[in-house]
Amino acid sequence: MEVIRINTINTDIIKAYKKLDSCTLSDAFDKLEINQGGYILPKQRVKNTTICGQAFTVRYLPKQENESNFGTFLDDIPEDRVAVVDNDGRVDGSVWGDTMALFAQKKGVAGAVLNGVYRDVGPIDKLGFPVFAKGACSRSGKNLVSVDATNVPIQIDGVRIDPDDLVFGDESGVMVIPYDHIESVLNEAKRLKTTDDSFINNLESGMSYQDAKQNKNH
Ligand SMILES: O=C([O-])CC(=O)C(=O)O
Ligand SMILES: [Mg+2]
Repeated sequence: MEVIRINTINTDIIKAYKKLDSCTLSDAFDKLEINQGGYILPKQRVKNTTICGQAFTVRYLPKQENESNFGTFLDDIPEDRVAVVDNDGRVDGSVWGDTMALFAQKKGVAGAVLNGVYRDVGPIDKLGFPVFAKGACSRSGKNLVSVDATNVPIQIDGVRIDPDDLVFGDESGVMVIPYDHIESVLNEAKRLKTTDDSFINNLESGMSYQDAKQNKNH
């Protein structure tokens, strides 16, 4: 049986993550050789929006007769959490739309990451609510799927996501940082960002790529 941990991440740590980017976080994973968590495939759908917050996980399954709990998990998500919704990668029906985005935004939810697709693309662009998804689809999933569980470990693109993991998304991709690695990834990513910044400064000052690379001491 799964033991569900809900550990809260300190807000200073989340603030420090917000100064980073998904590529640097991915480099930290490479450097630390972390096998848990990592990169998942949903992509930024609303320009100039990023996500950084703890996961609130949702698992959909094909709908059973008489079940009708589509989207009702929204009443339970605490503010600042990221709705991480596993619909098994289905692209034939949406699991997020404008009314969900409106409600989540009013509640202070940090964004949605979908192993599936969403709809109401124009209205959600207007809201500016961060949605990361595998694509868009006009047909609603409301008659196709129902919620099987919330706040349980889920799997997206081979990556396990526990409810207290940190989810970070920007225009390059989405990273899942396991709770147990939150501090080590942050420290390594900060270090890598400093060396990358000086690499860039050296390139801007005219150094050859090879010399700048050697200087960066990765
Ligand atoms: O049916 C859906 O996928 C969700 C939807 O349209 C909405 O939230 O407005
Ligand atoms: Mg709608």
